[in-house]
Amino acid sequence: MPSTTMLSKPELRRQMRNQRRRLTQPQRRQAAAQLLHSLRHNRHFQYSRHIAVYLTNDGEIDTGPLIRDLQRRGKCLYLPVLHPLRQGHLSFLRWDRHTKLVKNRFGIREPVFGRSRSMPARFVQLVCMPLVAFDQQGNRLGMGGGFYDRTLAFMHQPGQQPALLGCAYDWQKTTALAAEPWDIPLSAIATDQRLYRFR
Ligand SMILES: Nc1nc2c(c(=O)[nH]1)N(C=O)[C@@H](CNc1ccc(C(=O)N[C@@H](CCC(=O)O)C(=O)O)cc1)CN2
Ligand SMILES: Nc1ncnc2c1ncn2[C@@H]1O[C@H](COP(=O)(O)OP(=O)(O)OP(=O)(O)O)[C@@H](O)[C@H]1O
Repeated sequence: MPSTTMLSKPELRRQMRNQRRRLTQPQRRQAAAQLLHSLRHNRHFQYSRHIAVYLTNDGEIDTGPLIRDLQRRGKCLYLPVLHPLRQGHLSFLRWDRHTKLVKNRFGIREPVFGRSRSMPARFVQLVCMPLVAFDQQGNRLGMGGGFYDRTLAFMHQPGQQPALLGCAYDWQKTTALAAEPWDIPLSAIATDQRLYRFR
């Protein structure tokens, strides 16, 4: 990994995304198994019943083993859907083996939007979040759409809140990311190497 100190966010994003896409299949498989291992004993992972996950895109760490483990444990799973009316927001839709998935405008598979299967984010207990880079304080750099930040903006106020868990390759850790006022800090980040906890 080239030094990422002092890069602008767009440049850091570009480098990390390129690096992610260059990994081989065996590297991806091993990291995905290790990601699950890092999480197994986490209490949020074990005890949360309503969990939002995401389907891997653009070289992101593979969430397949993690999802299969949650399915075996009988958890209620949700997937992010680009909100059809609230631009830049996500909606979390119930996902089970009967759910039909379609590709969104980024080519990511998502359930068809339907209000009856949508779960308000504050009632999800654990949100597993994709990220492009992170730092030791739990700041997250995403794809740049601001989707998760907008959707989770209610967390700036007190009230019922989900735990936020970033998932990443350990090498996506970078020196301090300047936190933006709209950024929502993560509770923890699981990587192929370890679990980082914040606060
Ligand atoms: N797996 C996964 N699902 C996710 C996200 C994610 O980061 N990963 N999102 C997290 O927010 C949301 C989708 N956000 C995304 C934002 C930008 C791009 C993207 O590829 N942008 C292109 C430009 C594409 C275009 O404008 O047509 C690019 O930057 O190259 C993808 C997803 C919801 N679902
Ligand atoms: N709560 C919010 N309300 C309004 N605009 C927001 C909010 N959060 C983020 N944005 C806007 O979204 C844009 C992208 O934000 P940022 O670069 O932090 O995205 P990101 O976290 O990398 O993306 P993503 O969450 O989609 O993976 C910013 O220009 C910001 O103004």
